[in-house]
Amino acid sequence: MTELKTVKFDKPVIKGSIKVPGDKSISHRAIMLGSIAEGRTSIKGFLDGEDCLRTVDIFKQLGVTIERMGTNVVIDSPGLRNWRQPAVDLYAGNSGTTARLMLGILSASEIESVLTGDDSLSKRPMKRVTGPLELMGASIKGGDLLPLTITGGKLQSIEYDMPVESAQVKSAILFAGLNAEGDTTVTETTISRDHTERMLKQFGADISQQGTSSTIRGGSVLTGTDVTVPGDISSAAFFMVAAAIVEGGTCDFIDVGLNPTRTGIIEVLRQMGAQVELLEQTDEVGEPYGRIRVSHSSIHGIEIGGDIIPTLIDELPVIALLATQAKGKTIIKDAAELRVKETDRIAAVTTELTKLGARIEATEDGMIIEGPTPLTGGTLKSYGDHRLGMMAAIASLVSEGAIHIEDPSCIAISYPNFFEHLEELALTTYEE
Ligand SMILES: O=C(O)C1=C[C@@H](OP(=O)(O)O)[C@@H](O)[C@H](O)C1
Ligand SMILES: C=C(OP(=O)(O)O)C(=O)O
Repeated sequence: MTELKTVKFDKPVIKGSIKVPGDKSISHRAIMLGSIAEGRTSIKGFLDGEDCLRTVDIFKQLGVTIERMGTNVVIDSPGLRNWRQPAVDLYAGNSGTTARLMLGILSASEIESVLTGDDSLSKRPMKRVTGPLELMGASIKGGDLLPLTITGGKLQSIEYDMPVESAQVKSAILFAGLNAEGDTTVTETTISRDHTERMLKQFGADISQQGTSSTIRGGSVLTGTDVTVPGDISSAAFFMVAAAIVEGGTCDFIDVGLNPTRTGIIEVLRQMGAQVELLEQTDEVGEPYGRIRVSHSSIHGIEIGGDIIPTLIDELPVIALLATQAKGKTIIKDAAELRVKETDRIAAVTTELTKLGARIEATEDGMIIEGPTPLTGGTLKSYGDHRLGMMAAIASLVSEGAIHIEDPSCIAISYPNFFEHLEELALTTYEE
């Protein structure tokens, strides 16, 4: 039977402050680089969500020692050249980041392995990564979809112009380039999240950036270091939207990541008329982070497209919900990538919000939303997609009736304590 969670609030007020869990993208990369490097890496603020745990399990299979005490992680690695042959297939679960970045790492290792994933991940395109890796000389068998068999070996550098906007593709090539012969350059049309570049520098790699190009010199041996992971702005986005749409809402986000390649949600909230204040900022750990406050105010529709899309790609489901409460039309475009995420997020968001009475239409590369519309209650599917599950829960803050979320456990993929934070912030009776 499908698990169902009922969420209903009686006149909710969003008030308070939260520290969201660690950034998913940065947590994956910290485990990966700590395992590629020789020696000890200590991570603070690690996200113990399902996706990042899949990355941890894979490196344990490769003989890396990883001790986890909640959000503190200590890695002791013999370095990429001394990994051991895994006894089982390497399972990436639901995590696109794990699968795609591992393809780049394993291609340049001395390991032969089979990479697998769950049903959702086994439908997501891998050619975007295996294509450029094959140009570098990688041996990957199995076609466009998982499972794939990777025989690690010597790679040559390339200069690669990216045909898709994807930090996962860029990162896979940079990881392969780290262990290839010569200088590898990846060029994007719009800059996508740059956590890989920042962290490679922290671990001592020879990497430089010019415009939208990143160049890495092959052959550096990395040494372990300390990494602090800031809060995940993609997780905070759900409560940022909650604070913006609930009458009287105001919420502080403590130690949340503010890397400019990820802050599109702040720009969108401001453009729509919500109040977003930056209260503190620092970037002493290689990644900017700080404290921000989001408060309710009347909001209006806008057009969201072009260069801003990669900086808020995972926030678009909850931005669509935000737009249902904004006056006028919101157009989301240039976001066809949403169709190849954990589920087709354009189809799923449109179907689910329509069930609540939203006026929302799917386009090939986005959505058009007319607001404001009152939302009714209803039963919403998560499609096993954490972002859809959390969007449904946030909708309950403004819906007239209860929201029943089908298969809510997927939320633990990126935000294990999401419902505790929701309950804490809504300051009201919370029904299980
Ligand atoms: O590199 C990363 O950590 C990620 C990149 C994005 O995917 P794409 O590279 O497919 O755009 C994003 O949607 C994903 O949640 C995490
Ligand atoms: C798309 C996402 O992740 P991934 O690609 O790593 O599965 C996400 O977290 O929204």
